[in-house]
Amino acid sequence: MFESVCLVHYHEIGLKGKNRSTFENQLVINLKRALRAFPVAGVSRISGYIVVETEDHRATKELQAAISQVPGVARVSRAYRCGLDQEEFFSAAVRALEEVASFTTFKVHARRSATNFPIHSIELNRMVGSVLCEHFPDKKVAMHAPDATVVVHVIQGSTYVYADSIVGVGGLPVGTAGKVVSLLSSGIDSPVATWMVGRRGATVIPVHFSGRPMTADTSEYLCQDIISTLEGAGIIGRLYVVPFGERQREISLTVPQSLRIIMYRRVMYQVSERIAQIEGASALVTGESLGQVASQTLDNIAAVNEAVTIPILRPLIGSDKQEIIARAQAIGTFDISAQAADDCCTLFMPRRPETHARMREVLSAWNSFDHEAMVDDLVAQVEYRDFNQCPSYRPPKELSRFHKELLPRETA
Ligand SMILES: Nc1ncnc2c1ncn2[C@@H]1O[C@H](COP(=O)(O)OP(=O)(O)OP(=O)(O)O)[C@@H](O)[C@H]1O
Repeated sequence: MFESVCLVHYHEIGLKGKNRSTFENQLVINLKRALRAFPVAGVSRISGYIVVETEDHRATKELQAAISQVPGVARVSRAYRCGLDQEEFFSAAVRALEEVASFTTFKVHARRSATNFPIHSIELNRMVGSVLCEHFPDKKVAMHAPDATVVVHVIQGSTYVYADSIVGVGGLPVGTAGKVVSLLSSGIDSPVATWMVGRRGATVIPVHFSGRPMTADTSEYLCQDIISTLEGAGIIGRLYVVPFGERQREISLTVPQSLRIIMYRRVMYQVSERIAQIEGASALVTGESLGQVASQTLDNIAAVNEAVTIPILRPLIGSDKQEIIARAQAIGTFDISAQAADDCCTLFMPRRPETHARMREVLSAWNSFDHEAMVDDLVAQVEYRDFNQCPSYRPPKELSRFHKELLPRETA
Protein backbone atom coordinates (compact mmCIF):
# COMPACT_ATOMS: atom_id res chain seq x y z
CA MET A 1 0.00 0.00 0.00
CA PHE A 2 1.02 3.63 -0.02
CA GLU A 3 2.60 5.73 2.66
CA SER A 4 1.97 9.34 3.59
CA VAL A 5 4.95 11.73 3.22
CA CYS A 6 5.54 15.47 2.89
CA LEU A 7 6.78 16.54 -0.51
CA VAL A 8 8.83 19.75 -0.23
CA HIS A 9 8.86 22.02 -3.28
CA TYR A 10 11.45 24.72 -3.79
CA HIS A 11 11.61 27.42 -6.36
CA GLU A 12 14.71 29.60 -6.36
CA ILE A 13 17.02 26.71 -5.54
CA GLY A 14 15.89 25.14 -8.77
CA LEU A 15 17.40 28.11 -10.63
CA LYS A 16 20.86 27.71 -9.10
CA GLY A 17 22.60 25.80 -11.88
CA LYS A 18 25.85 24.12 -10.84
CA ASN A 19 25.46 25.08 -7.15
CA ARG A 20 22.03 23.58 -6.89
CA SER A 21 23.05 20.50 -4.93
CA THR A 22 24.79 22.65 -2.29
CA PHE A 23 21.52 24.51 -1.71
CA GLU A 24 19.49 21.30 -1.70
CA ASN A 25 21.84 19.62 0.78
CA GLN A 26 21.68 22.64 3.09
CA LEU A 27 17.89 22.58 2.96
CA VAL A 28 17.92 18.87 3.91
CA ILE A 29 20.17 19.66 6.92
CA ASN A 30 17.98 22.61 7.95
CA LEU A 31 14.77 20.60 7.67
CA LYS A 32 16.21 17.83 9.85
CA ARG A 33 17.07 20.38 12.53
CA ALA A 34 13.75 22.27 12.27
CA LEU A 35 11.73 19.05 12.56
CA ARG A 36 13.50 17.68 15.63
CA ALA A 37 10.22 17.57 17.59
CA PHE A 38 8.49 15.37 14.98
CA PRO A 39 8.86 11.60 14.47
CA VAL A 40 10.79 12.08 11.24
CA ALA A 41 12.30 8.91 9.77
CA GLY A 42 14.15 10.53 6.89
CA VAL A 43 14.66 13.68 4.82
CA SER A 44 16.03 12.98 1.37
CA ARG A 45 16.43 14.50 -2.07
CA ILE A 46 14.61 13.18 -5.09
CA SER A 47 14.63 14.78 -8.50
CA GLY A 48 13.33 18.38 -8.05
CA TYR A 49 11.94 17.82 -4.52
CA ILE A 50 12.79 16.86 -0.97
CA VAL A 51 10.80 14.11 0.73
CA VAL A 52 10.13 14.03 4.48
CA GLU A 53 9.16 10.57 5.77
CA THR A 54 7.74 9.90 9.23
CA GLU A 55 8.25 6.87 11.46
CA ASP A 56 4.52 6.08 11.42
CA HIS A 57 3.99 7.02 7.71
CA ARG A 58 1.63 9.81 8.80
CA ALA A 59 2.44 13.24 7.46
CA THR A 60 0.31 15.46 9.73
CA LYS A 61 -0.91 19.01 9.17
CA GLU A 62 1.41 20.11 12.00
CA LEU A 63 4.42 18.61 10.23
CA GLN A 64 3.38 20.27 6.98
CA ALA A 65 3.01 23.66 8.76
CA ALA A 66 6.45 23.32 10.40
CA ILE A 67 8.11 22.53 7.07
CA SER A 68 6.45 25.55 5.47
CA GLN A 69 8.29 27.89 7.91
CA VAL A 70 11.78 26.81 6.83
CA PRO A 71 13.52 29.28 4.48
CA GLY A 72 13.94 27.79 1.01
CA VAL A 73 10.60 25.99 1.08
CA ALA A 74 8.22 27.31 -1.58
CA ARG A 75 5.40 24.82 -1.00
CA VAL A 76 4.67 21.66 1.03
CA SER A 77 2.28 18.93 -0.05
CA ARG A 78 0.97 16.09 2.07
CA ALA A 79 1.37 13.33 -0.48
CA TYR A 80 0.77 9.61 -0.80
CA ARG A 81 3.77 7.78 -2.18
CA CYS A 82 3.00 4.62 -4.14
CA GLY A 83 4.63 2.48 -6.76
CA LEU A 84 3.89 2.59 -10.46
CA ASP A 85 0.94 0.23 -10.21
CA GLN A 86 -2.22 1.93 -11.50
CA GLU A 87 -4.58 0.48 -8.91
CA GLU A 88 -2.33 1.84 -6.19
CA PHE A 89 -2.22 5.41 -7.41
CA PHE A 90 -5.92 5.35 -8.32
CA SER A 91 -6.84 4.57 -4.72
CA ALA A 92 -4.30 7.15 -3.47
CA ALA A 93 -6.04 9.76 -5.65
CA VAL A 94 -9.44 8.80 -4.20
CA ARG A 95 -8.04 9.02 -0.66
CA ALA A 96 -6.38 12.40 -1.34
CA LEU A 97 -9.61 13.88 -2.69
CA GLU A 98 -11.68 12.41 0.14
CA GLU A 99 -9.48 14.31 2.57
CA VAL A 100 -10.23 17.70 1.01
CA ALA A 101 -12.53 19.39 3.52
CA SER A 102 -15.13 20.73 1.11
CA PHE A 103 -15.22 21.05 -2.65
CA THR A 104 -17.67 20.87 -5.50
CA THR A 105 -15.28 21.05 -8.45
CA PHE A 106 -11.92 19.36 -9.02
CA LYS A 107 -9.35 18.53 -11.64
CA VAL A 108 -6.42 16.14 -12.05
CA HIS A 109 -2.95 17.37 -12.88
CA ALA A 110 -0.71 14.48 -13.92
CA ARG A 111 3.02 14.76 -14.66
CA ARG A 112 5.82 12.33 -15.21
CA SER A 113 9.46 13.19 -14.54
CA ALA A 114 10.47 9.55 -15.09
CA THR A 115 11.15 9.25 -18.79
CA ASN A 116 10.71 5.46 -18.83
CA PHE A 117 7.13 5.58 -17.50
CA PRO A 118 5.02 4.32 -20.42
CA ILE A 119 1.81 6.31 -19.92
CA HIS A 120 1.72 9.87 -21.25
CA SER A 121 0.55 12.53 -18.79
CA ILE A 122 -2.55 13.37 -20.89
CA GLU A 123 -3.59 9.75 -20.68
CA LEU A 124 -2.78 9.65 -16.96
CA ASN A 125 -5.04 12.68 -16.42
CA ARG A 126 -7.84 10.93 -18.22
CA MET A 127 -7.42 7.64 -16.35
CA VAL A 128 -7.25 9.14 -12.85
CA GLY A 129 -10.02 11.62 -13.74
CA SER A 130 -12.44 8.88 -14.72
CA VAL A 131 -11.71 6.92 -11.49
CA LEU A 132 -12.42 10.05 -9.45
CA CYS A 133 -15.61 10.86 -11.40
CA GLU A 134 -16.83 7.37 -10.60
CA HIS A 135 -16.07 7.77 -6.88
CA PHE A 136 -17.45 11.29 -6.56
CA PRO A 137 -20.51 11.28 -8.85
CA ASP A 138 -21.97 14.47 -7.33
CA LYS A 139 -18.78 16.50 -7.96
CA LYS A 140 -17.88 18.24 -11.20
CA VAL A 141 -14.64 18.50 -13.16
CA ALA A 142 -13.51 22.11 -13.75
CA MET A 143 -10.35 22.84 -15.69
CA HIS A 144 -10.27 26.51 -14.61
CA ALA A 145 -10.17 27.48 -10.92
CA PRO A 146 -11.34 24.16 -9.47
CA ASP A 147 -11.89 23.94 -5.68
CA ALA A 148 -9.48 20.99 -5.50
CA THR A 149 -6.60 19.75 -7.65
CA VAL A 150 -5.32 16.21 -7.39
CA VAL A 151 -1.70 16.07 -8.50
CA VAL A 152 -0.29 12.75 -9.70
CA HIS A 153 3.45 12.99 -10.27
CA VAL A 154 5.61 10.08 -11.36
CA ILE A 155 9.18 10.61 -10.12
CA GLN A 156 12.03 8.08 -10.08
CA GLY A 157 10.03 4.86 -9.84
CA SER A 158 7.40 6.22 -7.42
CA THR A 159 4.13 8.04 -7.85
CA TYR A 160 3.33 10.96 -5.55
CA VAL A 161 -0.35 11.84 -5.25
CA TYR A 162 -1.66 14.84 -3.36
CA ALA A 163 -4.45 17.38 -3.08
CA ASP A 164 -3.35 19.15 0.11
CA SER A 165 -0.62 21.69 -0.64
CA ILE A 166 0.29 24.87 1.27
CA VAL A 167 2.58 27.80 0.45
CA GLY A 168 5.95 28.01 2.28
CA VAL A 169 7.97 31.09 3.27
CA GLY A 170 10.13 30.90 0.15
CA GLY A 171 13.64 32.38 0.13
CA LEU A 172 16.85 30.34 0.37
CA PRO A 173 18.20 27.82 2.90
CA VAL A 174 19.89 29.43 5.89
CA GLY A 175 23.63 28.92 5.64
CA THR A 176 23.88 29.64 1.92
CA ALA A 177 24.22 33.45 2.12
CA GLY A 178 26.93 34.08 4.75
CA LYS A 179 26.62 35.56 8.21
CA VAL A 180 25.22 38.91 9.38
CA VAL A 181 24.92 40.72 12.72
CA SER A 182 21.43 42.10 13.28
CA LEU A 183 20.72 44.95 15.68
CA LEU A 184 17.71 43.54 17.50
CA SER A 185 15.61 45.76 19.74
CA SER A 186 12.47 44.29 21.25
CA GLY A 187 10.41 46.62 18.99
CA ILE A 188 8.30 45.64 16.00
CA ASP A 189 10.69 46.38 13.13
CA SER A 190 14.04 44.73 13.83
CA PRO A 191 12.62 41.21 14.42
CA VAL A 192 11.04 41.48 10.96
CA ALA A 193 14.31 42.71 9.41
CA THR A 194 16.13 39.84 11.16
CA TRP A 195 13.69 37.29 9.77
CA MET A 196 13.88 38.78 6.27
CA VAL A 197 17.65 38.43 5.90
CA GLY A 198 17.42 34.97 7.44
CA ARG A 199 14.81 34.03 4.88
CA ARG A 200 17.30 35.02 2.17
CA GLY A 201 19.72 32.42 3.49
CA ALA A 202 21.87 34.42 5.95
CA THR A 203 22.85 33.03 9.36
CA VAL A 204 21.87 35.81 11.77
CA ILE A 205 23.65 36.88 14.96
CA PRO A 206 21.42 39.33 16.86
CA VAL A 207 22.91 41.99 19.13
CA HIS A 208 20.67 43.66 21.69
CA PHE A 209 21.57 46.84 23.54
CA SER A 210 19.94 46.78 26.94
CA GLY A 211 19.39 49.77 29.20
CA ARG A 212 20.80 47.77 32.10
CA PRO A 213 21.77 48.81 34.78
CA MET A 214 19.62 51.94 34.34
CA THR A 215 16.57 49.87 33.32
CA ALA A 216 15.33 46.38 34.15
CA ASP A 217 16.33 43.48 31.90
CA THR A 218 12.80 42.99 30.48
CA SER A 219 13.81 43.88 26.93
CA GLU A 220 16.47 41.11 27.05
CA TYR A 221 13.82 38.53 27.92
CA LEU A 222 11.61 39.87 25.13
CA CYS A 223 14.49 39.45 22.65
CA GLN A 224 14.97 35.88 23.84
CA ASP A 225 11.23 35.26 23.36
CA ILE A 226 11.43 36.75 19.86
CA ILE A 227 14.30 34.43 18.99
CA SER A 228 12.48 31.41 20.41
CA THR A 229 9.45 32.36 18.29
CA LEU A 230 11.66 32.28 15.20
CA GLU A 231 12.94 28.79 16.15
CA GLY A 232 11.08 27.06 13.33
CA ALA A 233 12.89 29.16 10.71
CA GLY A 234 16.29 28.18 12.16
CA ILE A 235 18.01 31.45 11.35
CA ILE A 236 19.54 32.53 14.68
CA GLY A 237 23.06 31.57 15.77
CA ARG A 238 23.84 33.36 19.02
CA LEU A 239 22.32 36.36 20.82
CA TYR A 240 24.71 38.98 22.18
CA VAL A 241 23.53 41.44 24.82
CA VAL A 242 25.33 44.69 25.59
CA PRO A 243 24.47 46.49 28.86
CA PHE A 244 24.46 50.06 27.54
CA GLY A 245 22.61 52.13 30.18
CA GLU A 246 25.61 53.49 32.07
CA ARG A 247 27.40 54.54 28.86
CA GLN A 248 24.27 56.22 27.56
CA ARG A 249 24.12 58.28 30.70
CA GLU A 250 27.71 59.38 30.11
CA ILE A 251 26.94 60.36 26.52
CA SER A 252 23.80 62.24 27.55
CA LEU A 253 25.83 64.34 29.99
CA THR A 254 28.43 65.27 27.35
CA VAL A 255 26.93 65.87 23.92
CA PRO A 256 24.27 68.37 22.74
CA GLN A 257 20.83 66.99 23.50
CA SER A 258 19.66 66.95 19.87
CA LEU A 259 22.59 64.72 18.83
CA ARG A 260 22.29 62.14 21.60
CA ILE A 261 20.45 59.53 19.54
CA ILE A 262 23.01 59.75 16.75
CA MET A 263 25.82 59.27 19.28
CA TYR A 264 24.07 56.27 20.87
CA ARG A 265 23.63 54.76 17.42
CA ARG A 266 27.23 55.35 16.37
CA VAL A 267 28.44 53.56 19.50
CA MET A 268 25.94 50.74 18.88
CA TYR A 269 27.11 50.35 15.28
CA GLN A 270 30.76 50.28 16.27
CA VAL A 271 30.20 47.65 18.97
CA SER A 272 28.14 45.62 16.46
CA GLU A 273 30.89 45.95 13.86
CA ARG A 274 33.38 44.57 16.40
CA ILE A 275 31.07 41.64 17.13
CA ALA A 276 30.76 41.09 13.37
CA GLN A 277 34.57 40.91 13.14
CA ILE A 278 34.74 38.36 15.95
CA GLU A 279 31.93 36.32 14.39
CA GLY A 280 33.26 36.61 10.83
CA ALA A 281 30.01 38.30 9.73
CA SER A 282 30.01 40.47 6.61
CA ALA A 283 27.21 42.99 7.24
CA LEU A 284 25.03 44.64 9.88
CA VAL A 285 21.24 44.58 9.63
CA THR A 286 18.83 47.14 11.09
CA GLY A 287 15.06 47.57 11.09
CA GLU A 288 15.09 51.16 9.85
CA SER A 289 12.46 52.38 7.43
CA LEU A 290 12.97 55.69 5.67
CA GLY A 291 11.45 58.65 7.53
CA GLN A 292 9.65 56.50 10.11
CA VAL A 293 11.15 58.35 13.09
CA ALA A 294 13.63 61.18 13.60
CA SER A 295 16.68 58.94 13.49
CA GLN A 296 15.66 57.46 10.15
CA THR A 297 16.06 60.48 7.84
CA LEU A 298 18.64 60.21 5.08
CA ASP A 299 20.90 62.75 6.83
CA ASN A 300 20.80 60.85 10.11
CA ILE A 301 21.31 57.50 8.44
CA ALA A 302 24.43 58.97 6.78
CA ALA A 303 25.61 60.40 10.12
CA VAL A 304 25.42 56.95 11.71
CA ASN A 305 26.81 55.00 8.73
CA GLU A 306 29.93 57.15 8.82
CA ALA A 307 31.01 55.49 12.09
CA VAL A 308 31.61 52.07 10.51
CA THR A 309 33.01 50.56 7.33
CA ILE A 310 31.02 47.31 7.32
CA PRO A 311 28.02 47.30 4.92
CA ILE A 312 24.64 47.93 6.58
CA LEU A 313 21.57 46.15 5.25
CA ARG A 314 18.16 47.74 5.85
CA PRO A 315 15.63 45.29 4.47
CA LEU A 316 12.66 47.43 5.61
CA ILE A 317 13.85 50.77 4.24
CA GLY A 318 10.98 51.03 1.73
CA SER A 319 8.26 49.37 3.82
CA ASP A 320 5.26 51.08 5.39
CA LYS A 321 4.56 50.48 9.07
CA GLN A 322 1.36 48.58 8.27
CA GLU A 323 3.28 46.17 6.04
CA ILE A 324 5.87 45.63 8.76
CA ILE A 325 3.16 45.00 11.36
CA ALA A 326 1.46 42.47 9.05
CA ARG A 327 4.74 40.61 8.63
CA ALA A 328 5.45 40.72 12.39
CA GLN A 329 2.03 39.17 12.96
CA ALA A 330 2.66 36.48 10.36
CA ILE A 331 6.00 35.45 11.88
CA GLY A 332 4.59 35.60 15.43
CA THR A 333 6.78 38.36 16.90
CA PHE A 334 4.19 41.15 16.99
CA ASP A 335 2.57 40.23 20.31
CA ILE A 336 5.97 40.04 22.00
CA SER A 337 7.08 43.38 20.58
CA ALA A 338 3.77 44.96 21.60
CA GLN A 339 4.73 44.44 25.28
CA ALA A 340 6.53 47.75 25.67
CA ALA A 341 9.71 47.41 27.69
CA ASP A 342 12.29 49.99 28.57
CA ASP A 343 15.52 49.36 26.73
CA CYS A 344 18.31 51.70 25.82
CA CYS A 345 15.99 53.36 23.27
CA THR A 346 13.79 54.82 25.96
CA LEU A 347 16.65 56.02 28.12
CA PHE A 348 17.89 59.62 28.15
CA MET A 349 15.97 60.55 25.03
CA PRO A 350 16.13 64.18 23.88
CA ARG A 351 12.97 66.29 23.73
CA ARG A 352 13.86 67.44 20.20
CA PRO A 353 16.11 65.07 18.34
CA GLU A 354 18.01 66.38 15.32
CA THR A 355 16.37 65.24 12.08
CA HIS A 356 18.96 66.59 9.62
CA ALA A 357 22.32 66.18 11.27
CA ARG A 358 25.31 68.02 9.77
CA MET A 359 28.43 65.90 9.64
CA ARG A 360 30.70 68.65 11.05
CA GLU A 361 28.55 68.91 14.19
CA VAL A 362 28.21 65.15 14.45
CA LEU A 363 31.99 64.68 14.36
CA SER A 364 32.55 67.45 16.87
CA ALA A 365 30.10 65.80 19.32
CA TRP A 366 31.65 62.41 18.59
CA ASN A 367 35.11 63.66 19.49
CA SER A 368 33.89 65.28 22.71
CA PHE A 369 33.95 61.92 24.56
CA ASP A 370 36.33 58.97 24.54
CA HIS A 371 34.27 56.81 22.18
CA GLU A 372 37.14 54.39 21.54
CA ALA A 373 37.48 53.49 25.21
CA MET A 374 33.71 53.29 25.47
CA VAL A 375 33.44 50.82 22.58
CA ASP A 376 36.31 48.72 23.97
CA ASP A 377 34.66 48.66 27.35
CA LEU A 378 31.26 47.67 25.95
CA VAL A 379 32.77 44.89 23.83
CA ALA A 380 34.45 43.53 26.96
CA GLN A 381 31.09 43.47 28.76
CA VAL A 382 29.16 41.63 26.07
CA GLU A 383 27.16 38.60 27.20
CA TYR A 384 25.84 35.88 24.96
CA ARG A 385 23.44 33.02 24.76
CA ASP A 386 23.29 30.13 22.23
CA PHE A 387 20.01 28.84 20.84
CA ASN A 388 21.06 25.74 18.93
CA GLN A 389 18.51 26.35 16.20
CA CYS A 390 20.70 27.09 13.20
CA PRO A 391 22.76 24.10 11.95
CA SER A 392 25.13 26.24 9.87
CA TYR A 393 26.18 28.40 12.85
CA ARG A 394 29.74 27.91 14.06
CA PRO A 395 30.66 29.92 17.17
CA PRO A 396 33.85 31.97 16.92
CA LYS A 397 36.95 30.20 18.23
CA GLU A 398 38.44 33.27 19.84
CA LEU A 399 36.16 34.06 22.77
CA SER A 400 38.64 34.84 25.49
CA ARG A 401 37.54 38.45 25.70
CA PHE A 402 33.99 37.44 26.46
CA HIS A 403 32.31 36.42 29.62
CA LYS A 404 30.91 32.93 29.51
CA GLU A 405 27.16 32.61 29.11
CA LEU A 406 25.64 35.07 31.56
CA LEU A 407 22.17 35.30 30.14
CA PRO A 408 19.51 33.47 32.11
CA ARG A 409 18.61 30.08 30.71
CA GLU A 410 15.20 29.52 32.22
CA THR A 411 13.27 31.33 29.46
CA ALA A 412 14.70 29.03 26.77
N1 LIG B 1 18.15 48.50 21.91
C1 LIG B 1 18.53 48.15 20.68
N2 LIG B 1 19.29 47.06 20.49
C2 LIG B 1 19.68 46.70 19.25
N3 LIG B 1 19.35 47.39 18.13
C3 LIG B 1 18.58 48.48 18.28
C4 LIG B 1 18.15 48.92 19.54
N4 LIG B 1 17.43 50.04 19.36
C5 LIG B 1 17.40 50.29 18.04
N5 LIG B 1 18.11 49.35 17.37
C6 LIG B 1 18.32 49.24 15.92
O1 LIG B 1 18.11 50.48 15.31
C7 LIG B 1 16.97 50.42 14.45
C8 LIG B 1 16.20 51.73 14.50
O2 LIG B 1 15.73 51.92 15.80
P1 LIG B 1 14.66 53.05 16.12
O3 LIG B 1 14.45 53.05 17.59
O4 LIG B 1 15.08 54.31 15.44
O5 LIG B 1 13.39 52.58 15.31
P2 LIG B 1 12.21 51.60 15.67
O6 LIG B 1 11.21 51.80 14.61
O7 LIG B 1 11.75 51.78 17.07
O8 LIG B 1 12.86 50.15 15.49
P3 LIG B 1 12.39 48.82 16.18
O9 LIG B 1 10.91 48.70 15.92
O10 LIG B 1 13.20 47.76 15.52
O11 LIG B 1 12.69 48.96 17.66
C9 LIG B 1 16.17 49.23 14.97
O12 LIG B 1 15.31 48.68 13.98
C10 LIG B 1 17.27 48.28 15.36
O13 LIG B 1 17.81 47.62 14.23
